[in-house]
Amino acid sequence: MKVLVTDNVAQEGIDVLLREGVGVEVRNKLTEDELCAVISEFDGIIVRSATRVTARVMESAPNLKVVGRAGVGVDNIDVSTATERGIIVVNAPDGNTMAATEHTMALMLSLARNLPQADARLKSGVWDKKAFVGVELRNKCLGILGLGRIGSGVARRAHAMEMDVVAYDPYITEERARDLGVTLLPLEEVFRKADFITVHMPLTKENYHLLDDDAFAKMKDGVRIINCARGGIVDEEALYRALVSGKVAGAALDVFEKEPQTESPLFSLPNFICTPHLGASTREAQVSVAVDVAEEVIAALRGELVKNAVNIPSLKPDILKEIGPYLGLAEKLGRFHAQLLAGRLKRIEVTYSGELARFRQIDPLTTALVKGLLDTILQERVNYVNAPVIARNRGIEISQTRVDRVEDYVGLLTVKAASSEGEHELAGTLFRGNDPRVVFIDGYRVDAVTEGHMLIIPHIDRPRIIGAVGTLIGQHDVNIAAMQVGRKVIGGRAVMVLMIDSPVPPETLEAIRRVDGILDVRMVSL
Ligand SMILES: NC(=O)c1ccc[n+]([C@@H]2O[C@H](COP(=O)([O-])OP(=O)(O)OC[C@H]3O[C@@H](n4cnc5c(N)ncnc54)[C@H](O)[C@@H]3O)[C@@H](O)[C@H]2O)c1
Ligand SMILES: O=C(O)CC[C@@H](O)C(=O)O
Repeated sequence: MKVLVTDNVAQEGIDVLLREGVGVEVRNKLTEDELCAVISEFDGIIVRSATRVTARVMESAPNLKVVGRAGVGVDNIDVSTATERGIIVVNAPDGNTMAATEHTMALMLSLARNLPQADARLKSGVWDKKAFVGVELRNKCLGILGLGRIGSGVARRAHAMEMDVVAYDPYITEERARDLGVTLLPLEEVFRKADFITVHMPLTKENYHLLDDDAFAKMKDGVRIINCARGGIVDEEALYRALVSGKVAGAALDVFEKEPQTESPLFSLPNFICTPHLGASTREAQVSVAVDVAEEVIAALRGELVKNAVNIPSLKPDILKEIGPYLGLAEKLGRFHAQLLAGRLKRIEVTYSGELARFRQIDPLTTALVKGLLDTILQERVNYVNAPVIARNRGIEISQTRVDRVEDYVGLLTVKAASSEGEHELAGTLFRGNDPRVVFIDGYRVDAVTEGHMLIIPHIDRPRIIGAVGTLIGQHDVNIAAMQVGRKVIGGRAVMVLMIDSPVPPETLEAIRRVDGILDVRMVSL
């Protein structure tokens, strides 16, 4: 596995990759053309905000499986193309929250007290106190647009400065806002009330130029604006006009619509201050995002479920804790089915029983199962991102049912898969210590570990069958590690499960199939 790392990602993240045996190449400041020329060698890429991972880059990357963003915003990555191509996009959403929160406070205090301007004037040899009379934060109203991780952190700190905090965020609950001591208001009311307005939402099509001429007109005279989220949310031309007219008393931008930005009319204004996208630039944040994203990239490359995938349903830690132990079992049941079934797959019915029925989220388990199944039978790359899409495109129907009651097991995952040639049903559970087992094959009770090779042999329950199978396998020097027979009635249909230490050659499988009373034989490798 080889990962390309760009944009000065901290060494600690690179060390994580190297420790796990991943090949790493560091190439900073690549143009799109340069990136397209080299990307085909890599299985993964890790970027910050400077490198754009476009559709063109992905089209040049037949081996690319994961794009890692050492930070929050993924607006420099074409996420929809990544999804179509089965490329997982992961980010590191928590590592730089504190850095961006503190940077916002620094900008707000700098705006209130004219720190950068006073610093520059004094260094130019002028002791000027009159020009830099500021305002206090205490008793002022702070309007937060976007009350997520950073917005919440800013709210807590603003309370410590004795500010009154209101917010606009249509996607969070009143309870959450109340817990933070913040009053949720419609956008226009925030505009009307706030003395300081700080932006903390992602850039989307809907909020592009949210702060434009109209918005500034609705704000208090003398309002101060901070944007440490994304360029493009504030219309920079409208901001210029509002700063010149004095409607906006001051503004601080860490982010710009075009970056890097080195020439802007705003730079000539005395009431405008700025930083070059420094929100995440603390030592602590850079180590944290680099390590987090490296771990996520490794998980994605190994085909394991990642916590912070942007283009698959991301799992909150408490959900992951709940369903995590069953994810491996689900994927193994999918693989098992793929090797039992013959013909064109038509339908997958999944039943979640016992404790599984009470899990808050079961979709990721179904996705794991479908991934395991399709990955075994298809040439194309199947992962957690594209498994549901591939299944849908192939017309495979998938259904999920929850059943509260189950006998004998704490939780039972039952999967029926139907193809043009017939159907099979497998059920699995976790024994004590999260030990995954297959416990039913086509309704016959068995107890099979989900590792290694096994032969599944439906047969008629009568003498000399087990012996004949044992002899044929022994003749080919394959050792039988364990054997079980599941049957419902004496003399009826039964199923033999043989755990074997190595695969059985096709001719032996054929010989077993010819034994009188044997109905079929399938080799399953998990
Ligand atoms: N300047 C930097 O270096 C830097 C560092 C980290 C994060 N960021 C950026 O800061 C922003 C916030 O990051 P976060 O970690 O707090 O994200 P988050 O996802 O935790 O919070 C974003 C909040 O915005 C809200 N929101 C979304 N669309 C909205 C809309 N149209 N109107 C109002 N609210 C809306 C969401 O409900 C959510 O609560 C992101 O754009 C991120 O990229 C910048
Ligand atoms: O990597 C950076 O320096 C900025 C990251 C920041 O904008 C983010 O969205 O996480």
